[in-house]
Amino acid sequence: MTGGAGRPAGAPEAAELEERLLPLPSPGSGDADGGGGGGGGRRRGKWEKTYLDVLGVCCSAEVALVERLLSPIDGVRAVTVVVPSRTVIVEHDPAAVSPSHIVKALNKAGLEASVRAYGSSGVVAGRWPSPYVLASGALLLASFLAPLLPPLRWLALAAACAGAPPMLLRAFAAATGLALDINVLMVVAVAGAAALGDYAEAGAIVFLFTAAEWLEALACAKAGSGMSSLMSTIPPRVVLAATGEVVGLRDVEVGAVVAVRAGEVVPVDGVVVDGQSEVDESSLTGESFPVPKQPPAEVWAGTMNLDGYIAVRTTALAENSTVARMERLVEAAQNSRSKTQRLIDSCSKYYTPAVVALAASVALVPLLLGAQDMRRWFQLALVLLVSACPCALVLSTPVATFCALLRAARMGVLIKGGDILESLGGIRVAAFDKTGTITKGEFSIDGFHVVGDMVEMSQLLYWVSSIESKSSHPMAAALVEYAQSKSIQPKPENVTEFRIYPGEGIYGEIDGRHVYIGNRRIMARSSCQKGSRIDDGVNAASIGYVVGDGDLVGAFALSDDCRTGAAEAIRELRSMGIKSVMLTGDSRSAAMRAQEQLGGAMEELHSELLPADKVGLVGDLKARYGPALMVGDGLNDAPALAAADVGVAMGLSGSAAAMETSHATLMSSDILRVPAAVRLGRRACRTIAANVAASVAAKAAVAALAVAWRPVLWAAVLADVGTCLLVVLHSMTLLREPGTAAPRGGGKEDGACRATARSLAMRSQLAGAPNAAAAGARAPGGGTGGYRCCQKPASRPSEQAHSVVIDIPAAPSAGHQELKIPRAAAANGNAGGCCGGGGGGCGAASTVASGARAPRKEDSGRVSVKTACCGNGGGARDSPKKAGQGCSRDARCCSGGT
Ligand SMILES: Nc1ncnc2c1ncn2[C@@H]1O[C@H](COP(=O)(O)OP(=O)(O)OP(=O)(O)O)[C@@H](O)[C@H]1O
Ligand SMILES: [Zn+2]
Repeated sequence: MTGGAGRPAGAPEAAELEERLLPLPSPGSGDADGGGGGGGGRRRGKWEKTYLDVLGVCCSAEVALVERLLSPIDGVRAVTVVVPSRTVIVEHDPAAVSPSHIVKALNKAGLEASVRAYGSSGVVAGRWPSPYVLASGALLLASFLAPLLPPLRWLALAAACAGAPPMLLRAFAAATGLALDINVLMVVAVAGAAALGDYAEAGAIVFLFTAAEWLEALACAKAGSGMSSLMSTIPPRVVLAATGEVVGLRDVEVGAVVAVRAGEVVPVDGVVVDGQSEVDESSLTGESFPVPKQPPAEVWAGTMNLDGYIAVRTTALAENSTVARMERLVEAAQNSRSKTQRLIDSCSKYYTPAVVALAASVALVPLLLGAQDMRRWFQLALVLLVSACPCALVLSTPVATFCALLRAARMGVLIKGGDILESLGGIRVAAFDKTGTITKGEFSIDGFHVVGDMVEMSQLLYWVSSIESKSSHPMAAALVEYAQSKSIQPKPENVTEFRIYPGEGIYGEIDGRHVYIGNRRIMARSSCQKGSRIDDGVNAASIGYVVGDGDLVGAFALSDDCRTGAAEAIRELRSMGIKSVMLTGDSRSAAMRAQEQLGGAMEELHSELLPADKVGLVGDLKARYGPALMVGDGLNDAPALAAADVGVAMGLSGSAAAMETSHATLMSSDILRVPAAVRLGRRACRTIAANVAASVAAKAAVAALAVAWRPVLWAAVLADVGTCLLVVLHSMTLLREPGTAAPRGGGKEDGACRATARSLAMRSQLAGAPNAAAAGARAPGGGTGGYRCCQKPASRPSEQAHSVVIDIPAAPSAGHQELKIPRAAAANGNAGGCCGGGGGGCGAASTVASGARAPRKEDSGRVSVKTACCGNGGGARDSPKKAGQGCSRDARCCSGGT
C-alpha cells in the first residue's frame, strides 16, 4: 500500500521504511517552531515531513496515482501513502516545494487533499456528504417518479452528471498515466450504461459509488483518529523552569529543565527534579490510572500532568522521545505489508487487467460474430468492468491490520507490522525471561556475608557497591542500596577497570584489587578454586559471590518477586493452548522460586543460561512446538528476541535498543498484555480471513447472478462498494475490546481486584524510587502491602524460621540446567505458590528450601503441571482448611476459580 517516490509499486519493506522515517521529526506540517520556512541552521538538514489527509485515496489503485503526481516535483524526496488512514506523508525540502504546492498537485487530480494541522487527529471527513453526493442522490430520488411522469427519467442522467465531477477528475488523472483504477472503470461503466439508455443505472452507479466513498471516509477517519493522537498532543512550545522563557520544543537540549503545569502534556522524556503530581500515562501504557510522580521519577513525553506542578530535566531530544520513536514505529508498521497482503496485492495486479480484457471480449466477440442479443452482452461486459476493481479484497488485509495495530498501541503493545500480528495469531509456545519479565527485577538482599578473614565487611561492601554502581543489572541497584543502608558510600570513580560478563557477572579493579562479582561461573573465570558451604537463615534464591584477587571473600543472597498478573498471564496462555517456558540466566533455585510463586504454571524451566543458550533453546522450542514467542527485558535477551517468531520487549523504561530490535514492545510492565496481544493477533487473522472470503464471495455472487439471470449493473456496483464498506466496518470491530473476556467463573469482583492490584503495582513501580522494593524500603502496609492480592505477604521470609543452605561449589557447573521438578514439589507449590510466595502460611517454604539446595533429580519428564495456584481452584479450593492460614483468601482474590 505504499511506495517510495520513483520506486516500483512494490513497497519498501518495514525496515527500510523505518530507516527512512527514523531521522525525521514529528507529524504536522514540518515545523511547529519555524513555520516550515528556510530550514536554516536546523539540526536535521533540509528534509521535512508533511502529513496530508487525502480523502480521495480509496484503495491501493490510488497509491500509484499519488506517487506519479508527487514524485516528479522538485524537492520531493519520498512519498508514503497509508491507505487505511488516508494519509500521505511527503518528505520534501520546504525551500524547494511548499506543503500548499503539494496539496495543489493532489487536488488537481480531485484527490481532496489537505495539510494535517499540527495537533489535529487525522482525516477529517465531512460529517455531511459532499454537494455532489447530495445532488446526485436528490436527482436520482426524483427520477424514481418517472413511471408517473416519463420526462423525469432524464433526471437520472442528471444525477449521474451531478455526482460525477470528482470521479471524472480522478479518472482523468489515472488514465493520463495509463492506470486503470476504480474511477476509470466506473466512468466507463456509467458512460456505457448511459449509451445503452439505462439512465437509472448510470445515476445509481454514480450515487452508490460516491456515497459509499463518503461513508468509507467517515469510517476510516474514525479508525485513523487514534493513530495520530499519540504524538500530536505534544505541545510545540515549552517553558524553561529557570527563566520562564518559552522556547520551541525542538530547541530543548538534553539536560534542560522544563516546567509542566497541571493539565499540560509533558513535552519531553525526563526525570522529575522538582514538585509532585499525578500523571496519566494511558497514551503510552494503555493503563488508565494516574501515576504519582515526584523526584526522581521518570516521566515521558505525551503523558498528561493531571494535578500538580513538576519540573522535568530532559533526558532525550524531542525527536528521540519514547513517544516519537513509538510513532515512527507505528507508522512504519502501518506501511509494512504482511505476507497475506503481499499475496493479495500481487494477485490483484493481474486481476484488473484480466477482468477488463474479459469484459472487452464479452462485448466485442459477440459483436463480431453478429450475435442477436447485443444489449445483454454489453450489459454483461459492463458488469464485468465494474467487478474488475479488487477494492474490497485489497482493503481486506490492511484495514484490519491497521485497526488491530491501533488497538494494540492503545492497550500499550507496540506491534511492528502486519506480519508480526499474523505471527502472533499463530504462536504455539511462549518463552519468558525471568528477571525483569516474570519477576519485577527489584531484588532485595536476604543475606550478605564475609567469607574468610581476608576482608572486613565495610571493605567488602565498598568494593561491591562501587563496582556495581557501574552495572545496570537489576541486582546491582539492590547491592548498591544495601551498602548505602549500611552507611557505605560507593565510589565508582575508584573503579579503574570495569567489564561485564553476560550471564556471569562483572569484574572491576578497585584500589589495585581485582574483584569479580557474579554467579558460580564467575568463580571459574576468576580462577577461584575455593569451595565451602554457608548456612544462612534465609529463604534465598539467587546467590552471588565476590572474589577478590583470586580468593572468595564474600557471598550474598538475593530474591525477587513475580510480577502481579504473571501467573494469570501464563494460565491464560495455557487456556489458549500455548505452552509457557522459562529461560533464565539466573540460578536453578531462583527459577524454582519463581515457578512456585507462579503456582507451577510454567511447563518447563531452563536456568543458568548464557545469552547464546537462550537463542539455542528458542530454536529448539520452535522445532518442538511451532511458532515461538519470546518475552524479555534487557539487552542480553536481544538475540533470543530476534530468534523468536515474535520477540516482545518489556517496559517503557526498557532499553531503546530492545524496543527497536524486538518485534513488539510492551509499553507497560503488565505482563497480562502478552496473552491479550496473542488474542488480538488471532482475532486479526480471523477478521482478515472473513474479509477475504466476503469480498471474493460478493464478486462470485454478482457473476453468478449475471450469468444465471441477467446482468444487473447497480447490483454489481453495490456489491463492489458495499463489500468495501463492509470490510472496513468489519475490520473496525478490532478496535473494540472483544466481549471483555470475563475472568473464568470469577465475575466482576475478581476482575476488579486484579485491576486494582495491577494498577497499584504499576503505581509503586513507576512512581517509587527505582528500587523501592529493595532492602529496607519495604514498609509493611506501605506501597507493596496494597497489592498483596497475588503477591507474597508483607512479612519477609527472612522472618521465618526456615533454614536454607547455600552451596558454594568447588567448580562451576557446565552447561545449562533443565529443571526436572519433582511432581510433589510442583503440587506443593500449587498450594502456596502464587498467594504465598514462599510464605510459611501455605506450607511452601519447605519446597523452597529444598529447591534452593538443589532440587532432587527425579524421573519426572518435562514438568507439566496441571493445576495452577490460585487458578483453576487447585490447592486452595480443595482444601478449605487452608483458609484459616490466610492462603486461600489471597488465592480466591486473584483466581476467579473459587
Ligand atoms: N551486576 C551483577 N552483579 C552480580 N551478579 C550478576 C551481575 N550481572 C549478572 N550477574 C549474575 O549473572 C547471572 C546471569 O545474569 P543474566 O543477566 O544473564 O540473567 P538474569 O538477569 O539473572 O536472569 P534472566 O535471564 O531471567 O533475565 C545473574 O543471575 C547473576 O547471578
Ligand atoms: Zn476500489
